Amino acid sequence: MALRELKVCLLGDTGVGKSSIVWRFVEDSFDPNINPTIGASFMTKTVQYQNELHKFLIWDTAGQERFRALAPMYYRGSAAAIIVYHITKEETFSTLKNWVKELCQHGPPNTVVAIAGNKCDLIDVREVKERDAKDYPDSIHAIFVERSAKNATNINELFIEISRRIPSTDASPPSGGKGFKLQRQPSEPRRSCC
Ligand SMILES: Nc1nc2c(ncn2[C@@H]2O[C@H](COP(=O)(O)OP(=O)(O)OP(=O)(O)O)[C@@H](O)[C@H]2O)c(=O)[nH]1
Repeated sequence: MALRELKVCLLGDTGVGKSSIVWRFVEDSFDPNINPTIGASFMTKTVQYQNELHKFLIWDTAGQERFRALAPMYYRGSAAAIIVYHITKEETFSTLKNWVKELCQHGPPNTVVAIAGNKCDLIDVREVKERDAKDYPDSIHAIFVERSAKNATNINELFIEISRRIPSTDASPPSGGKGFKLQRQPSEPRRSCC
């Protein structure tokens, strides 16, 4: 079975739950006292998608402002960017639009963009309505669903959808899977925000 390595980065304000999403996906665990990320952290997980193995190389960036300038190192070369906001904090939704603009201007072409409205277990104190939030990702053809790292809601599904949006390779690599070309499927735009 062919193995593909897919670099994925997570972007978004501090405290929105980027690391928690990664931990839920990779380790199926949740830590209510998780520490803020310093610089960035890296984890991998391999999953089967159709007749391929997808090895996600996940760069979880730090949301604190003092690390902001490091982000390009992680989104460059990414097949997908997961931009996270937190449904109980309106300002984190505004910040994500800035990330999308930056990716459009400086990110790699054809990056799959996924917008994750995290902490959907906190609906009683939500500030961002799901229906209002949905218009924006729809307008840029981004993946969008609300999720909860705490309750494991829609976390695996996020990565399955990323796998689905990344076109299959025209030629399978012999093994190890590095350095082969991604082909664009014209029928399904991967990003159209620019
Ligand atoms: N209720 C709830 N809390 C969550 C959820 N996801 C994360 N948290 C909590 O939110 C806080 C911040 O989570 P992190 O995963 O560290 O957030 P981050 O975006 O990685 O933060 P930085 O590393 O500073 O960029 C922690 O206390 C988590 O336990 C969720 O889905 N629901």
